[in-house]
Amino acid sequence: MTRIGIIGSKGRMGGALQQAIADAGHDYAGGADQGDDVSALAAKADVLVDFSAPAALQANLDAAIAAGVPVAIGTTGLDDTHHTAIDKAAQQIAVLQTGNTSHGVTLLAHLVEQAASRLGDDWDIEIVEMHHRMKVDAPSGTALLLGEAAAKGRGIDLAANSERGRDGQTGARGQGAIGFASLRGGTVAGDHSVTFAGNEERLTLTHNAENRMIFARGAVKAAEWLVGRAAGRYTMPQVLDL
Ligand SMILES: NC(=O)C1=CN([C@@H]2O[C@H](COP(=O)(O)OP(=O)(O)OC[C@H]3O[C@@H](n4cnc5c(N)ncnc54)[C@H](OP(=O)(O)O)[C@@H]3O)[C@@H](O)[C@H]2O)C=CC1
Ligand SMILES: O=C(O)C1=N[C@H](C(=O)O)C[C@H](O)C1
Repeated sequence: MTRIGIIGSKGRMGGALQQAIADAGHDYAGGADQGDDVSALAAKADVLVDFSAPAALQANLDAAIAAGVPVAIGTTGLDDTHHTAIDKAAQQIAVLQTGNTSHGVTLLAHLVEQAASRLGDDWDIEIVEMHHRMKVDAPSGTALLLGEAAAKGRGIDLAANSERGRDGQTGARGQGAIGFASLRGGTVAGDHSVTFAGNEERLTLTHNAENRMIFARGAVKAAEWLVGRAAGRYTMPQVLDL
């Protein structure tokens, strides 16, 4: 039995996680939200799971390091500064960061990388995501994760080849570019599709999240897996052995 602490416990994912922790027979060590002392939570947990906000990341990593506990980070909207902070923390504790903890998306990323590596850059890659009306960041962390997988398959740098937020006289798309489009509305838990648009044919790989419990169950698996791990930065394919 593992004592799992949740950062962002009062949010949508925080609620789903509490359910998943109970379903898996683990102990809920408690939660930390805006204004709470994460250190106090870290001191009584075997592992922390963070589904809060980018602004909370550094304090969460500091608390996990001070307590010597691993942390699984599901928060999205992270920039390069956040990723540098995660790399630094991973020198002292075990850290897993992912834009999507679900089994299906973890496999999808692998398939996207494979397809991108086999199809030449005359197959244009477009990533479309749709989420509920309350989501605050775009593109989604998952869309970016899938973009990274496609870029890896192509052997290119994502940041240098992304086309985001097209509007107005954009000109033709760049050869080899990876495009992103974000839709927001209703209660959609998370839909992602990656289209490879070739000459007179298209291939689309799609994942539809029907309930955010899929993310919560994946996060609990990640938390279980992290306990007792050496310091380092880990990924969902390692957790799920995919
Ligand atoms: N990796 C994955 O598989 C998934 C990732 N996510 C990501 O997880 C994050 C949370 O999503 P969701 O639960 O829907 O969002 P919510 O807004 O419902 O919940 C976020 C929670 O974090 C709290 N919070 C905000 N700032 C801080 C802070 N500085 N310190 C501690 N707690 C804080 C919020 O409190 P308050 O309301 O008071 O601000 C709220 O309780 C998002 O980034 C989302 O994209 C979501 C689903 C799956
Ligand atoms: O905010 C959400 O809800 C989700 N966020 C993650 C993302 O940004 O990709 C994962 C999932 O799609 C739900």
